[in-house]
Amino acid sequence: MTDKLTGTEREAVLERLSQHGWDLDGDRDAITRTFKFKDFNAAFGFMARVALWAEKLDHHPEWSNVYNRVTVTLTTHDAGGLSAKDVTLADHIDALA
Ligand SMILES: C[C@H](O)[C@H](O)[C@H]1CNC2=NC(N)=NC(=O)C2=N1
Repeated sequence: MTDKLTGTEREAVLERLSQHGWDLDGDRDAITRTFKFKDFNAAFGFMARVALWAEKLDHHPEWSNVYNRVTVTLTTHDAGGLSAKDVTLADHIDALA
């Protein structure tokens, strides 16, 4: 079982990740970021690389793709909100983009 971030951890994480374009997803305890690529091929290549990391981490994004755009939302379903796993995956995703 994965624990949700505490209030202070959450504040610090949101502050740091917001500098890379991550935002809270409305009223949900989730973060979201939209990535834009040159074309569909580049977007899908990114998704394939993220998918391999997600499997490795056993932590999976909610996402959607329209042509060259990929919107990624991260939250921990088992915890009912943000956990350290979302932060780890967000950092990997930023490095892959
Ligand atoms: C059984 C498996 O480990 C769990 O269902 C994992 C898989 N991937 C997951 N991904 C996300 N985003 N949240 C989870 O709670 C989660 N749980």
